[in-house]
Amino acid sequence: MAQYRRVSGSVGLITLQNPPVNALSASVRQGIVDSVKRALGDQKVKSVVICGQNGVFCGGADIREFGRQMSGPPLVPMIHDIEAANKPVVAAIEGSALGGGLELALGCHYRISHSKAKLGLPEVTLGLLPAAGGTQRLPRLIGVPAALNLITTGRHVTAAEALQLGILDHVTEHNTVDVAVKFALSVTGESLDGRRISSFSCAPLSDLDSLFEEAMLKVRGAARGAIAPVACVQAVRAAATLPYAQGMEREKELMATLFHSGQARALQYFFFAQRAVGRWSTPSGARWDTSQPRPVRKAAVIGLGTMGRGITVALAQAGLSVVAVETHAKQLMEAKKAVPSMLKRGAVRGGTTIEPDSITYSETVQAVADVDLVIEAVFEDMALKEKVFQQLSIVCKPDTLLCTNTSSLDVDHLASQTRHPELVVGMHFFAPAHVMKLLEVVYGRRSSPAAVATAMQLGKKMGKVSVAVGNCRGFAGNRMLKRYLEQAFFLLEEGATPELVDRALEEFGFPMGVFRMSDLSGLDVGWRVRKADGLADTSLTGTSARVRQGCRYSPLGDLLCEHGRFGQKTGRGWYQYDKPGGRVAKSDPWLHNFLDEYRARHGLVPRCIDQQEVLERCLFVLINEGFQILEEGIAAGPEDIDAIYVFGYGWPRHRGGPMFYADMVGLERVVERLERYHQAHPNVPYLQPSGLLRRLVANGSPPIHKWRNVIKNRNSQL
Ligand SMILES: CCC/C=C/C(=O)SCCNC(=O)CCNC(=O)[C@H](O)C(C)(C)COP(=O)([O-])OP(=O)([O-])OC[C@H]1O[C@@H](n2cnc3c(N)ncnc32)[C@H](O)[C@@H]1OP(=O)([O-])[O-]
Repeated sequence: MAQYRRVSGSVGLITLQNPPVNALSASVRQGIVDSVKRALGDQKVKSVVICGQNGVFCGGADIREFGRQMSGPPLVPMIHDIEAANKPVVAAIEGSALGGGLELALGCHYRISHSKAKLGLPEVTLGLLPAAGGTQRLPRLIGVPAALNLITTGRHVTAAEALQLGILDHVTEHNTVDVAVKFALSVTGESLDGRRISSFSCAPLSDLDSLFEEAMLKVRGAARGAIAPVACVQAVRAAATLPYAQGMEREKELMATLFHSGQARALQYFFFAQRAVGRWSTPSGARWDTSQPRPVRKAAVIGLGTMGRGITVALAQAGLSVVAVETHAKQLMEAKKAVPSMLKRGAVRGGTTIEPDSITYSETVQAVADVDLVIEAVFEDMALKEKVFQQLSIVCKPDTLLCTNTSSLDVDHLASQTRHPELVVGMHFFAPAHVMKLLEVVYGRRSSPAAVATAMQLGKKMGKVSVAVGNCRGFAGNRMLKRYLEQAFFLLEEGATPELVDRALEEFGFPMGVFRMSDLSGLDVGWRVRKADGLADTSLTGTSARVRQGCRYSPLGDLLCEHGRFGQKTGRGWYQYDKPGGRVAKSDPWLHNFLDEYRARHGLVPRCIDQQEVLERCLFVLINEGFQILEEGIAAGPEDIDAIYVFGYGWPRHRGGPMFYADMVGLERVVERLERYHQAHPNVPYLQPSGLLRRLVANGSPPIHKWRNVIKNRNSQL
């Protein structure tokens, strides 16, 4: 709703009231319409101020109302009536003015903001466009290039930038509503002719066509297959080329194509999923709202390889003082040079300053005696990690939290090496650790609720999306990835090429296909793990070369590594590069010959494989593992898995994440395809649909937000 009162004798003050962000729900819109009518009809009122309660102007349209039957007054005429008013209307912006909230402000004649407010049109991130006149008013106010940037990226700008761009008329450090009321009194009776943005023309530009062509290329490259950014460019083009009324018609048309699209559903689901992962829980009953995190002021990182350096930077950027430990002198020296320059680059990007002396370096573990939390990031080797944990357990204060950055090893086993296993958790970062948003927080059997809560909170402080997951080989993300990679290898054996597989996945929306990605991260990483697990044995011949522990196995990755083909770093992998460290992947005839010979040697007759099979084999098997993970309670809900995949593995956000994608495709179809592939490949047991997936289908395939009930019911019967 909206509260209306008269203040300072002649100012009608309208306060939006819909906690927590004053979203424009039907009742808020009705409240605004009624209040505006009252203010304009009251002769004592000479000007109007619109603000939001609790220090937030407005977070935009109420996303929860999307997809439901719309009720209440629509936004467009509401904003039109405000702009058409014959009394000055001033927006008093505090906190956020986003989406419909900023569009409402653009309908006002003046905009005054607190210096700490954030403004933006983030509709594109929800699969929509600013269809309450935002695409038509913003370019008229700040020019086409700046509006294109804001509308197609959805980025939030500070009040200072908004002032510079011309979105705001004034920025204040004081009480914004008081300042706006005073301002409203000062403009009483002034002409509003030059204040109605819809009457402006866009500033003329010399080469409009190339500007829009470039913008289109940029958005298509940034989010492969996403339709909203394309529609945003088209809508801004309408603003630049058509009169306002026709531009509004175009905005409406474009919005109609987006509003009920699968992409909009996926992105809106993901908006809430991101927030749901913060409300974590573990099977032992620890929860986000009952577990108290411990304060962490000083942290340590053990091991300054690529991951350790990134983690050091992330901790320092979060304002912690950091002890960075590396026992190899050469590696330590390199890290001492690399970390400050990474910090400097980060500071330039983020517009912040970080004191380089917040990091101290040491060659001995003894230096961590007084820290609150340690993150171990040594080489992925259990014996080495065991030793580090034993040492830490002796050196550190008894209440220091001991975390491991292992990407797949057993957190419970590491905890058992310490005197306080309840203070051990996994903090699985993704490379580069100071850039990638995802953090898997892995709780062990004995991890205390406070330990989990502390790691989750620290992740948030570092700007990460922290997802709590249980302890198993590969945790959630890498465990699912393993299935995806294996299927990609099998497809090569059966007749596909890396190019075909990658093309299918990139057209689906991944920034890189599986083989390109594997070349980038290095084929030797997985090889080392497979060797440690006793899997990578290329001396085996005949049928046993392609079977391990009774299941199908592809030695293709191992064979490539034996040829010294580790990917980009060696200039050869699944593709060839112009030099070691080269970035541009080119098709490699050697690889194709190698695949032909390999198939001939194993009597494999290549067949034609289409894109659909690539997607189904690679993605459905990954999804199936996701269901297995949910069933085992390793992840608490589908949102956790989806956040992991979008933030850590490049799953296209406009497809919502793997579990949402399964819901979109239809669970019955996923089961049917998996069964079919399992029949064709009976020696791949994980192609069999998981128990949970089958049960969901047996329960009538409920929508994704109801899956937790099915999981809960099952667990309560155990
Ligand atoms: C014709 C159409 C044209 C217009 C289209 C639009 O405007 S599209 C909209 C364009 N606008 C946007 O895209 C802005 C989206 N919002 C944001 O970016 C941020 O919420 C924020 C910056 C406003 C506040 O950040 P923060 O870290 O302080 O807080 P937080 O993020 O944790 O949220 C707190 C709670 O509020 C909830 N909630 C939030 N917004 C909405 C909403 N619009 N609706 C409903 N709910 C909303 C949120 O789910 C959470 O609920 P929970 O989990 O507690 O049950």
